[in-house]
Amino acid sequence: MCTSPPPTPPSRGPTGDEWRFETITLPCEWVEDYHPGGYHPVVLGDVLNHYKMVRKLGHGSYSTIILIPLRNGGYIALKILVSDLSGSTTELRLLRHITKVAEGTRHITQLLGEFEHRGPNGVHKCLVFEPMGPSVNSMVEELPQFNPRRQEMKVRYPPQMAKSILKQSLQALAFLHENGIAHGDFQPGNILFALKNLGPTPEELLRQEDVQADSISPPVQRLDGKQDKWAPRYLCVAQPLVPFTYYAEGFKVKLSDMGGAYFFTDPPKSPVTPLGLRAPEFILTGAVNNTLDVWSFGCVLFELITGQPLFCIPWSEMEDDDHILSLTAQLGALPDELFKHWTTSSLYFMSERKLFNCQLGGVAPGEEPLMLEHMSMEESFDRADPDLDEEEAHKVKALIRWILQYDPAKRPSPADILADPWFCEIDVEGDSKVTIV
Ligand SMILES: Nc1ncnc2c1ncn2[C@@H]1O[C@H](COP(=O)(O)OP(=O)(O)OP(=O)(O)O)[C@@H](O)[C@H]1O
Repeated sequence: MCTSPPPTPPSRGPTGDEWRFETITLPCEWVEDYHPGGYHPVVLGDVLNHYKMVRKLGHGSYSTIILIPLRNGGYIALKILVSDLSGSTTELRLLRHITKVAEGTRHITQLLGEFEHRGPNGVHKCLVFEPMGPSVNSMVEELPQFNPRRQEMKVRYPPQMAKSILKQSLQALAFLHENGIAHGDFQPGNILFALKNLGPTPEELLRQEDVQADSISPPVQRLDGKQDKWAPRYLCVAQPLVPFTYYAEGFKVKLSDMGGAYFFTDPPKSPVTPLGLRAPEFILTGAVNNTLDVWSFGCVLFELITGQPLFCIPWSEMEDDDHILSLTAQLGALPDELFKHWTTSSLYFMSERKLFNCQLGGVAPGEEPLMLEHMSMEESFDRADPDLDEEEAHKVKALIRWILQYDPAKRPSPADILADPWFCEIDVEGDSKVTIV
């Protein structure tokens, strides 16, 4: 084996023949993303800027989130950004802005501090946050009624819980919008449950190695057998603080991840909204307006009440066509003004806008067009059989219709939606402090 040190990897994701490591199959960040410009290699027990890292709470495309005990008791969550982003992040600018407004910390995960750390992959912005529990996406699986899981179970939040999550996250959106900010990535994965008081909990009960040793990967190994300077010795599977999460009556959720957020006055060219939650005008024209979060909220409303996404669009080269076909099937024909921007519509529609084919990419030579049974949003809603009586189900479907309007100018604002009787009738702690304009 050659003993010379390995060359510095490129400061971007590798191409197939540049892969350095044996594959790690655990659900962690991709090991190849440890390169200059990428993630900071974290080893549990190591100290970073006086902070001892004891447990991985989560990871995203741009960061890893680590639990840190404080010397004087209490804990913080440290978000270590990839170093590529560290110079340019608007997340920090927006968080600083929000932190100045007292109301902000009730709705958005609270930024407690920030610093920079230089590691083998460059300089990383490190954001100090209050530690939170699992996301709304994952907490549902942890509810006692679904453990142990039986096959016939519909894994979704009980309606009162879903309603409270929706109201609190809508209050967060209303707060952001009143302050001229769009979240840009509104989705259940970015709504986090608050914890019970973690302060007095001894560190041994929280350390990842002690709590779940098998959540740590086998050693990270280079294909060429050399020592790697840019990756950690092992990867950790995220261990959200499920046992410390408060989910009984009066629970709190906060909106997190301002990584895709922007000031309305300075919209990005390409928002990061997940595929199924993107508004049609954004898909077809790239237009960014103040109501994109509201569209996402309408889709999430459907999802939390029924337990199923409204638009489930798998990744494909034709994903936008897939989305628009699904959208028009569930919500009705696009207005002409929008339809004319759909450059591939002739693969599916005849000239008088009559649907003749649902096969993505068009009808292959020698094949017959494909026609599928279509269900409206209301039919999909009823088929999911949500745990609501008929009257309430009717109200929710009307609410979704009101929100998911093709004309952005007609969509209600978060404050308008909050004022709807369906949201008014549920009490979440501290309602009186919310200003609805
Ligand atoms: N304050 C926190 N306390 C506990 N866990 C957190 C906290 N902030 C984030 N997490 C966890 O880490 C995950 C990733 O965080 P976040 O979404 O902020 O990262 P990102 O790199 O910006 O991700 P994305 O790929 O979504 O843009 C979250 O889904 C959540 O589970």
